[in-house]
Amino acid sequence: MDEQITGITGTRVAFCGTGNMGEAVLAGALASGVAPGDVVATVRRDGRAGELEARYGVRTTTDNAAAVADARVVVVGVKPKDVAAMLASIGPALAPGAVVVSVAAGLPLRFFEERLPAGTAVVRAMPNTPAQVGAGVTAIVGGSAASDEDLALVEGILSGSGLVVRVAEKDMDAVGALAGSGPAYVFYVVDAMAEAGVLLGLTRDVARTLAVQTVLGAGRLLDETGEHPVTLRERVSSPGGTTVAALRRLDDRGVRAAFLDALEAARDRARELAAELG
Ligand SMILES: NC(=O)C1=CN([C@@H]2O[C@H](COP(=O)(O)OP(=O)(O)OC[C@H]3O[C@@H](n4cnc5c(N)ncnc54)[C@H](OP(=O)(O)O)[C@@H]3O)[C@@H](O)[C@H]2O)C=CC1
Ligand SMILES: O=C(O)[C@@H]1CCC=N1
Repeated sequence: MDEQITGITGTRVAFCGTGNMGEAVLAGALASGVAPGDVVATVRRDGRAGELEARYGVRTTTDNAAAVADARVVVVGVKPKDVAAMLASIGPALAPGAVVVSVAAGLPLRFFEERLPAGTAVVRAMPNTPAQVGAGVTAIVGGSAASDEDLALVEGILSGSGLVVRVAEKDMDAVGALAGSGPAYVFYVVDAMAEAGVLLGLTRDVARTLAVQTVLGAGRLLDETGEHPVTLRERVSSPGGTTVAALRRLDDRGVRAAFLDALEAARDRARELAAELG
C-alpha cells in the first residue's frame, strides 16, 4: 500500500447527494481504503438511504449541514441545477480545512469558490460511472485554495475508482464530453451491436454476451498492447474481407463525423449549464 493510500485511513468523507455518480465515487472511496464508518452519504428519500446502508454499510442522513460538520472531504454529488442550494446549506457548516469536491458537469471552480466561505479548498473532478467497479477514469483540478496535500488526498480517495489524471480547468468540459459521458456512448454502441446480432438471427442473450465481451476484449487489447486503434483495426480487416465491408458502411453513414459532432454538443451543453447557472 503506498503512502497516499495509507494517508486515507481515518479520513472522514461526506457525500452530499448520493445518486448514480455519487454512489460510484463512494464505492471507489471504500475501495481506496476509506472506512465505511467514516462515510456519511446524504439522500432525500428513505428508500435510497436503505439501499446505500445495505450495500456499503455507510451512515446516511437527509441533513447535509450535519453530514459535513466533521468531514475532511465533502463530495458534492447533486445535479448542476441543485449545486447552489447545496452549497448554501453546507458552506456555513464545513469543518476547518475541509476540501469540497465537485463532480458537476460544466460548473467551474469559481462557481464554488464564490459561494463557499473565503479560502475553502475546492477540487473539480470529472469521474465516470465505471468507477462503480474500479474501472473509471477521473480528471481533477484544484482551486486556488487547494493545497498539494488536498489534491493528493482527493486523488488517493478517487484512485479506488480507477485511473486519476490531472488536467487544466480549461479542459474539463472536453474531459466531460469524452470520458464523463463516454460510457453512455459505449452502452449505445453495445446495444446497437446486440440489436444487429438479433437482426442476423442470434438470440438476445447470445447477441448481448458477444457484444459486451467484444467491447471488453477490444478495450483490454488497446490498453494492454498500447497499440494505436488504427493498427488494431487494420489487424481485424482482412483484404477483401467482411470487416472492411462493414467499416465502409459506418463511414458512409457518417459515424465518425457523428462522434465529432456529439462530443462538441456535450462540451457546448456543459458551457451552457455554466452560463445558465452561474
Ligand atoms: N451520471 C454520470 O455518469 C455523471 C454525472 N456527473 C455529475 O454528477 C452529478 C450527479 O449526477 P447523477 O448522479 O447522474 O444524478 P442523480 O440524480 O443520480 O444524483 C443526484 C442525487 O442527489 C440527490 N439530491 C438532490 N438534492 C439533494 C439534497 N438536497 N440532499 C440530499 N440529496 C440530494 C438526489 O436525490 P433523489 O434521488 O431524491 O433525486 C440524487 O440521488 C451531476 O452534477 C453530474 O453533472 C459527472 C460525471 C458523470
Ligand atoms: O449527462 C450529464 O450531464 C452528466 C455529466 C457527464 C455524464 N453525465
